[in-house]
Amino acid sequence: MAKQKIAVVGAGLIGLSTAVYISESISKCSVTVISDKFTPNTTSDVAAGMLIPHTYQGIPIHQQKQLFRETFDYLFEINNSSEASDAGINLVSGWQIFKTIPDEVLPFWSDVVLGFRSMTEEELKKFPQHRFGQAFTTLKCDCPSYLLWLEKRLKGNGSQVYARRIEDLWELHSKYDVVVNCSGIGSRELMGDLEIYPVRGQVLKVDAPWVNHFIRDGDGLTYIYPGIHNVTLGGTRQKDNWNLSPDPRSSKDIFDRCCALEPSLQRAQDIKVRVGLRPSRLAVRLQKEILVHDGKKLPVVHNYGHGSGGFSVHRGTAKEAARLVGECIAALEGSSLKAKL
Ligand SMILES: Cc1cc2nc3c(=O)[nH]c(=O)nc-3n(C[C@H](O)[C@H](O)[C@H](O)COP(=O)(O)OP(=O)(O)OC[C@H]3O[C@@H](n4cnc5c(N)ncnc54)[C@H](O)[C@@H]3O)c2cc1C
Ligand SMILES: O=C(O)CCC(=O)C(=O)O
Repeated sequence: MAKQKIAVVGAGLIGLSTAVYISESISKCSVTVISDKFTPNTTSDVAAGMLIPHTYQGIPIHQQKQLFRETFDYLFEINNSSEASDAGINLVSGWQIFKTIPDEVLPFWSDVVLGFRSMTEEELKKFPQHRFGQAFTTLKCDCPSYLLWLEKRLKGNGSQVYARRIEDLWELHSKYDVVVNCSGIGSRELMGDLEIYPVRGQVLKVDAPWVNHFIRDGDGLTYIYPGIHNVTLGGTRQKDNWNLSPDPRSSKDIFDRCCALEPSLQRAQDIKVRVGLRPSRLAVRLQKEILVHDGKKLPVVHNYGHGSGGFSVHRGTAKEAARLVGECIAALEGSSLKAKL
């Protein structure tokens, strides 16, 4: 039987990781990634790349935990291999601190990250404004390195990558058998999906190599995330704000908030401002849809709407999207067999 042709729309974290999963797990297909933007110009490049899950209100917790665990285990294996440096993956330890004791002292992901425990009184002395804290070790991606690594893996296994903007998924009908939609916030226009909205995030990427412990305020607004090449200082969470231009007042506010937690950051150098729009939704859209035009059909698998947590769950959602693609292929093969009989 001829190979089924799969088009993946989007070359951010979700598109590339889904394309990699499909190309490595489904032998009877060829994979092409089509996107209008590539690294270093995607939202995924702006992210801190920390594996700290955000809760999706529309997904049962046990499923979220499974998506996180699959992603953590996958990246942990890369971290423990000679690929770690090329892929831009490292382990990072640190603290999540709270001004008041949170409802959830033991978050659902506490037994997936490593060495999760409450902070000691001694550790908390560093943060006189905070009363409670959690210490743990997690993984962090250097986002542009990880995206390049995924792209290299794809090209290495014979997949194609093209630059093109798609106005309507139906454009792909004549050349491809199944389309996988990983267009992030672009799905608002591409699919007319009004359930997805931007949450604007501004961060600073600074040079401060002496900072090697992460600090996250439990309110999710202020964070210091040391990575391989720089330290990410955050942030902002501005719902329905589409503005991609840096705001100097936010930059100053972020810097001041981070210095209040880690005063040595006053000496940080080479401060770069980055802005991204988190593709937010109550739940990631992981779903099959059959588009129909003039009696012709095009199976589509959606994988978008990862909001603040794309890095934390991407491998798990790639696996589920690949499973749905497998179902589409089985249905196509079933119907072509029937037509021959
Ligand atoms: C400041 C900030 C910090 C973050 N930190 C973290 C973190 O520490 N941990 C974490 O887990 N998550 C984090 N995130 C969230 C994470 O970045 C996102 O969940 C993730 O990047 C979403 O990936 P994506 O591939 O869906 O989107 P994108 O990276 O936006 O990729 C979408 C792709 O689709 C393409 N596209 C869109 N429309 C079309 C079209 N019509 N035709 C062709 N191509 C199209 C785009 O060009 C792009 O290539 C952060 C986000 C921000 C903004
Ligand atoms: O929330 C965090 O701590 C990680 C950064 C992030 O996910 C974000 O800013 O969206």
